[in-house]
Amino acid sequence: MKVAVLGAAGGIGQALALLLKTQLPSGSKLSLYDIAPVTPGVAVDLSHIPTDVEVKGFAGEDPTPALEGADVVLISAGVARKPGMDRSDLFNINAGIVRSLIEKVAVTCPKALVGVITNPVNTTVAIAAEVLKKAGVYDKNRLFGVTTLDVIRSETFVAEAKGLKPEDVYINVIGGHSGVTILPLLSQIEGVSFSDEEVAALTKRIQNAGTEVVEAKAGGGSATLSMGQAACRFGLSLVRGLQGEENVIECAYVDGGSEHAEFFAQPVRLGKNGVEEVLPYGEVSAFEAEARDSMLETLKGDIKIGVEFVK
Ligand SMILES: NC(=O)C1=CN([C@@H]2O[C@H](COP(=O)(O)OP(=O)(O)OC[C@H]3O[C@@H](n4cnc5c(N)ncnc54)[C@H](O)[C@@H]3O)[C@@H](O)[C@H]2O)C=CC1
Ligand SMILES: O=C([O-])CC(=O)C(=O)O
Repeated sequence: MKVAVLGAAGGIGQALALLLKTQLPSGSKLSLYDIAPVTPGVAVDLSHIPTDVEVKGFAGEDPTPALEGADVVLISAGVARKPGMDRSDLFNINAGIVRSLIEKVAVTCPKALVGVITNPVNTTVAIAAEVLKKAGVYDKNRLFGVTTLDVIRSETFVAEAKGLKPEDVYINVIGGHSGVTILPLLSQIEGVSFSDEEVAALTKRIQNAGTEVVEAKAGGGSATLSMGQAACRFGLSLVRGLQGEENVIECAYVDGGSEHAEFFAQPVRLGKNGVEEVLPYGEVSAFEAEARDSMLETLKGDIKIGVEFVK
């Protein structure tokens, strides 16, 4: 199993690479790429950790050597927010970065499962899909926007609010990955109940959690360590699916035939071909139905920007 991380010298990339070095199955290969010249050094550093995961690092303009033979590609290359910015403000720089990296994926490892972390995810995933379509290699089951950070934040905040163990909280987060498009389905969590005020406050906190970190880091970037953990969880789930494990389920932003939008985050069952089955997200409360319906214009607008960027 070969996993490539693009943007591997960055805040997310390095955290993710460390977690993958220690958690990928024995015999895996970890391939790190970033334009930053330090990247081969990051790989040497990680290579001193005693696990049976071979790490190689590549810098420079061409990601091809890192992508050769990759089964999974996780992309966190790009710029991060500073206070006062919205995720959509990252579009100008990150759209072109994602387009050029995906062009290389299309040629070098078109069958790889690709997880896009780079913001604005609602748009960069649409860009990736259009690039893959243009290259004639698009498979909707192999492309994912990584929204796992919204899931782990929801698990954490709900556990804190209700005195539960985080590992006992399972929650679907649907929609997209910015502001109102992030919708945690709090009504579905078993064994707990929330007042209307609690639902409103928790939903808002989860939707604004990225901004909470951006403001706390005060110009020093956005979430990197929690995102490294989230991307590791998602990447390992992709690997487990590829290895034939059954019942690997994660929420992700996919082209899953949703009635709501071309791309929509919802639970999917992962397997040897990526998405094996798009799962229904289940019953929602009146509050959630209203929040879902009112996010759709924003979400569809974000997707359209990505499609038009490539066309
Ligand atoms: N999906 C999600 O839930 C989240 C997404 N993000 C996004 O992830 C991205 C990365 O964030 P950080 O790691 O904090 O940023 P960072 O600035 O620490 O790292 C980004 C890395 O990308 C590299 N890079 C830039 N252009 C590249 C290219 N063409 N090819 C390869 N590497 C390139 C840079 O050299 C840098 O090392 C941002 O767009 C951020 O908004 C951040 C948190 C959560
Ligand atoms: O908020 C940001 O810019 C980074 C991000 O996507 C998150 O932390 O959820």
